[in-house]
Amino acid sequence: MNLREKYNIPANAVITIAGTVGVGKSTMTKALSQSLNFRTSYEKVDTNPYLDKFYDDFEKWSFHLQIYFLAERFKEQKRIFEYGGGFIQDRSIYEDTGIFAKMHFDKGTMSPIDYETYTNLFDAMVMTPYFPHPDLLVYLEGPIDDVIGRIQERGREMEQQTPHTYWQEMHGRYENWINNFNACPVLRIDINDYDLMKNPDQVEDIVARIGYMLEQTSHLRK
Ligand SMILES: Nc1ncnc2c1ncn2[C@@H]1O[C@H](COP(=O)(O)OP(=O)(O)O)[C@@H](O)[C@H]1O
Ligand SMILES: Nc1ncnc2c1ncn2[C@H]1C[C@H](O)[C@@H](COP(=O)(O)O)O1
Repeated sequence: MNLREKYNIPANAVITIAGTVGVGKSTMTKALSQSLNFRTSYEKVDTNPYLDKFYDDFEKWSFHLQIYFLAERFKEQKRIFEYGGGFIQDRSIYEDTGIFAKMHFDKGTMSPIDYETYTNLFDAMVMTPYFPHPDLLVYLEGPIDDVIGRIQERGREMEQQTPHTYWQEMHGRYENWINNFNACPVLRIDINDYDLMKNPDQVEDIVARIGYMLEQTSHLRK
């Protein structure tokens, strides 16, 4: 019996992994997709035409980047729907607006007009009854120093050159955001409770928690 069956996880479940930059979403996405035999939906980083430019000049490129991410995530959403679920998604669409766009607007690196255009588009596309929400959002959290350590270790140059205050601000916003998040059920995971790099077998414990959470919230999907 595979882990998905053992823990009663529906074959068509859609699980999204959320958390700040560098916290370990992609690593978790890969581990869970392998254990559950689910497809993956990763965000585009290496082939993103705006990301380097954005880190170089937030003010000039924040709107372009948000539109790009929104379009990409929406295409992914469509792909997930067309396959009928069975996906692990690396980052939720909700973080784009709830964390990134809002933070750049609040900090003055996205203009009020651009922010309004973006949020109008986001709401029209996402905040409708036609948009399928994930069955579960797995939220990864951990101390800011660990997160910054991982960003440095991963070695994306534009992130390494970004001041630590940017990651600290984002970290604080994430805490606030998750405490108020209610678009779908949430499973919170502390990154210091698991080390999937050293102990890949620990993924079973996470799958068990996911199975339990999905069972507890199954009435929401009926
Ligand atoms: N459990 C872990 N222990 C130590 N390092 C980790 C762990 N999970 C991920 N990492 C490392 O942290 C960095 C960021 O992880 P990643 O999965 O790319 O994060 P994200 O997708 O959230 O930005 C990578 O260098 C990755 O190898
Ligand atoms: N919506 C976004 N706005 C700005 N930057 C974003 C957005 N979504 C992702 N990013 C950035 C942050 C990182 O530099 C890369 C990839 O994120 P990661 O958390 O490492 O998967 O894209």
